[in-house]
Amino acid sequence: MLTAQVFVNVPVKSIAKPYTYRIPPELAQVGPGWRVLVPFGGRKVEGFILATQRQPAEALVGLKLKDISATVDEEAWFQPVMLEEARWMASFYLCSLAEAMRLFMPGKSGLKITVAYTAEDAARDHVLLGQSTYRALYDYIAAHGPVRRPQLAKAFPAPYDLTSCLDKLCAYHILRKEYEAKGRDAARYERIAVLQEPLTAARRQDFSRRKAQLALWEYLEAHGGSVSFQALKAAGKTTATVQKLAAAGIVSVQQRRVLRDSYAAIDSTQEARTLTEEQAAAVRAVTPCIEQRKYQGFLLYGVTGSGKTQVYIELARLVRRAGRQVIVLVPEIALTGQLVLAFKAYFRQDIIVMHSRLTLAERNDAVHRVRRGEAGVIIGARSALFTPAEQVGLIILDEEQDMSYKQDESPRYHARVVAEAFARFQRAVLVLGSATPSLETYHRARTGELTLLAMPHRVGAVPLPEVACVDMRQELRLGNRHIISRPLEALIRQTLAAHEQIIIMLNRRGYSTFVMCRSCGEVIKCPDCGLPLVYHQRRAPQGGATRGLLLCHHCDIRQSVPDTCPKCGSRYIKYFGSGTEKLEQELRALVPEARVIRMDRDTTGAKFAHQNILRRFRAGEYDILLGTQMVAKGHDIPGVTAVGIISADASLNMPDFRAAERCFMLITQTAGRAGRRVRGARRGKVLVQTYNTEHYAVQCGIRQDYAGFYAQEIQLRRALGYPPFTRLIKLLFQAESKAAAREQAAAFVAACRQKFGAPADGTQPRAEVIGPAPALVAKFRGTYRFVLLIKAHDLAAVQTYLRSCRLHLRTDVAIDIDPITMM
Ligand SMILES: Nc1ncnc2c1ncn2[C@@H]1O[C@H](COP(=O)(O)OP(=O)(O)OP(=O)(O)O)[C@@H](O)[C@H]1O
Ligand SMILES: [Zn+2]
Repeated sequence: MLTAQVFVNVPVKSIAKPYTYRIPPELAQVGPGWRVLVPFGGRKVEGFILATQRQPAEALVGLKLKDISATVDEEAWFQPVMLEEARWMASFYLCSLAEAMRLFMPGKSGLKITVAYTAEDAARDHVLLGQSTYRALYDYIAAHGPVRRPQLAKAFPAPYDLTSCLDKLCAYHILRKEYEAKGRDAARYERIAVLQEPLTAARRQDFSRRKAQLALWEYLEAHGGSVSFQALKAAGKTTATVQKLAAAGIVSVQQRRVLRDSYAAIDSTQEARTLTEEQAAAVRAVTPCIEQRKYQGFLLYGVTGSGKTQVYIELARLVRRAGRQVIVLVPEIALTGQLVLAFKAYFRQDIIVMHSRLTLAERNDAVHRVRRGEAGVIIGARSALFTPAEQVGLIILDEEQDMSYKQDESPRYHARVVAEAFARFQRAVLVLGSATPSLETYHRARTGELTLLAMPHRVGAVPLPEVACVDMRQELRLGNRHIISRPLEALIRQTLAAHEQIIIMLNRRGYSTFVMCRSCGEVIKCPDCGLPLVYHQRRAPQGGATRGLLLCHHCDIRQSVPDTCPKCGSRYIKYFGSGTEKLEQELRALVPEARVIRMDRDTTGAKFAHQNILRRFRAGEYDILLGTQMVAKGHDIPGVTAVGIISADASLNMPDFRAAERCFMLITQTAGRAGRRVRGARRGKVLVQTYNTEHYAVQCGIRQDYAGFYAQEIQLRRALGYPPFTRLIKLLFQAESKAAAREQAAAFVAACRQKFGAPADGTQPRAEVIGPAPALVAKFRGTYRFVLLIKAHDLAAVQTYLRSCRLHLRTDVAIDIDPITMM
């Protein structure tokens, strides 16, 4: 008898193990990697088959195995390499295998399961049906065939106790509950005419009097033998003619799945270009690894505007020519329209773009295009890593330092780490690209774990911009309390006068960053998470003033603005700190003639909002683009000659060892948008407003001196034992009382120190533990949260230890390997 080990797709940690099911004879085709429907705890749920086994019937006696109910797809969803990858994810990130496998499915669960009730005919005369309440329900269901719950709820409204009546009738087998699983992907089909017989001279003779049919036959011959009805109609062929040829057996009418490609309409062209010497050298270095089909990791370290995209494209072409697939990861797909366009110019329809705003159906269609071999270049944000592609030859991470490569819910994976693991499984080449590589990556390139490919010059020998800084303490002394300093104001005016464009970055959205009572000092905070609420000023649709609202940037709670202090009742409520809304207002007042557009999370809610803003700015419809770090990401806009960076150093005050790195990168990346096409002796101009003019992150940022920054930062990291010299693991303990949360965390700290504390032989401990400390969000919706941080010299040893403590099965503990925030 055939049995299967099935992992059920249910988000509960305690059932994180496979269950055995019987494979009924009619489903004998299933094997490892198939998605199936199985009965589980009185319901039907989706499951994944891990393995199948043939066992003698005697061995199963008394086990009461249930049958697999149905299959979900026509083939295995998980190829063997994907199962391997999922297993690796689960073991590395200490999540359940189901959690890891869910990542590989568009929409997490491909299934929508509905319940319908049917009346058992044989139970027509059951004694229970003597009662009129039951009788009415039974008769209704008998008359209407399988009936779904919502329809019953309408027919039998309260006070009728539908739930208990249904339960009872089902328990006595008078009604039958049926589960219906539907793929959520709502596949669309079209009719096509497929030619069955070649058009010979003799046949042409036969049809000489049937002109329309002959014309259709010729048309089909000329168009590859299969054409959709829609296309035939457009070509003036009627359905009646098709039917006649079908009746004669010359064509067959078939259904074909229509795969929506939301990027099909986007087209771009590109004249052939010659690579710069630096680009060509980079391509040459990678080529042998692609040919040999072996894993190797590269860091493409190219300054802003050095043409990294073109290197990606050349490498991707090599891989596609070898018949393998390419995954290109970008931090935020909405902000990377230009990269997509550049790829489109070379790969046309051979691309799928995985976009968070695609509908599930569009996503499924995209995946099918890859599976059918219709597309082999997959572009998307971190989740694109999990696209079911079996022959990946190249994985590229553009802007590899970007924080959005980290997923902040379980499994808390980092796309850079996963990409490397997958590249090894698939024997693919890994290319990490950046102008400001993460310290971890650059360090690995220095030690030879990654091969360094450097492109120190901009394309066309355009110089890097000239960056200066404005000391905001000095501005304050001079009596300027505005967000915009006088030098920046001058730069704005200069740029406008030259009919050029400027980008201004302020990395805080909203109007005022916090609201405080001046009488008692109370800061208004989010009731759920305790973080200060941010004041947003919403403009009324027809102009005129509206009262804004208070918003929590952590959990999106909205509140109206109080008239008086919630604590002391005072009316002296004041707004502090400036966000992009206020900056926009100030800019409009300062240079009313300028055309200003803002890009932050509040102006980009609609489907293609980012693209539209960038397109219009690029087309010269605006003079000033202002916004959060969104305006800093990789944009290549010819008209931009100047950039203003407002309080780049805000992040320096964060209690986080990466604060300096973030500050440096933000300055360098934002500055890198300026003067990418200037000619002659000109250079782009950048002004950085700061309160920390002497800080090395600011100083190196101003010089765009990555090497200098790295040299200083790496010393600190070494001295303090932070990455890249250790790997971090953050554990978050949650409990309903503060004492319990702290105690749980403290007990674990003690256990950890016991295990890893100073070894007797005086060697370096394999791990150090810091904490516990209250989390940044110390209390969230009634649960208290404490964090502890493990600095691991031996990551695998710590992972093994956590597993042996069964920490990964606890729902009150969140495990974060390689966290990007410390609190
Ligand atoms: N070989 C080439 N010949 C001519 N133009 C090129 C060539 N390679 C790239 N370019 C152009 O140079 C510009 C900069 O390239 P790209 O945007 O890829 O830079 P980048 O290295 O990704 O920079 P950033 O790190 O700022 O995103 C683009 O406009 C691109 O079209
Ligand atoms: Zn909140």
